[in-house]
Amino acid sequence: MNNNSTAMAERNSLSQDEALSKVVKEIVRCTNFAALKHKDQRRKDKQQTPYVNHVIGVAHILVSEGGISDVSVIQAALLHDTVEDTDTSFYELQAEFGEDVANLVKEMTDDKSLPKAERKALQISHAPQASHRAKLVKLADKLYNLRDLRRCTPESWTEERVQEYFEWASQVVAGLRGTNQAMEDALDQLFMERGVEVMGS
Ligand SMILES: Nc1nc2c(ncn2[C@@H]2O[C@H](COP(=O)(O)OP(=O)(O)O)[C@@H](OP(=O)(O)OP(=O)(O)O)[C@H]2O)c(=O)[nH]1
Ligand SMILES: [Mn+2]
Repeated sequence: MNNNSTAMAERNSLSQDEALSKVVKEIVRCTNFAALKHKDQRRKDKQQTPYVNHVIGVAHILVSEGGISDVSVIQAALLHDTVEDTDTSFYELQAEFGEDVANLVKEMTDDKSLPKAERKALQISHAPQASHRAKLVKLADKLYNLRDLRRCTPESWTEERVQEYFEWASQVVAGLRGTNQAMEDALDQLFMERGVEVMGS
């Protein structure tokens, strides 16, 4: 390598380091934002697990099982329940994390003012229209929640309600297929274990 190309390689590797450290900072800032927003919220299990474990777990499924490294998708996973379940607005997400991330979270957000049955039906009918990147987060969200149901039954849920959730999730997942083989295979395994019909494959 001559002097010129050495200098260029040094410049490139420096800027790669800088780019990487920017990503690390963004992910940590985003995790901290989610932790603060969900700080008073607990899961419905007996141990009252902090709710933020769920959103970090969804992001972890995306990177470790889904093989996803799209930073906005990971941020959307970390933030996916902030608007639905806390006082966070889309404007706030847009200002903090940009339009791309805010739009992905929008695709993940149920309208809590609608009756529950309607909300659940809309998840099934809207799933096929979601963007590819929102489908990734939706698959990871369902995978986390179904594994959590296998781990333990939320307080106040009957076995019948758990079974109904699996059956409804199978219908939502039918509309998300063709997105990520590893996550879809893991979901199908859970449906089969439960004796729930694997739909749309
Ligand atoms: N399995 C499980 N789920 C829990 C627990 N604690 C809270 N949840 C949340 O409950 C939601 C599923 O419960 P439902 O009764 O069907 O829905 P609802 O809370 O929106 O009315 C999920 O919301 P979501 O993430 O917005 O997903 P979605 O299922 O509504 O798409 C899930 O994250 C728990 O201990 N176990
Ligand atoms: Mn969720």
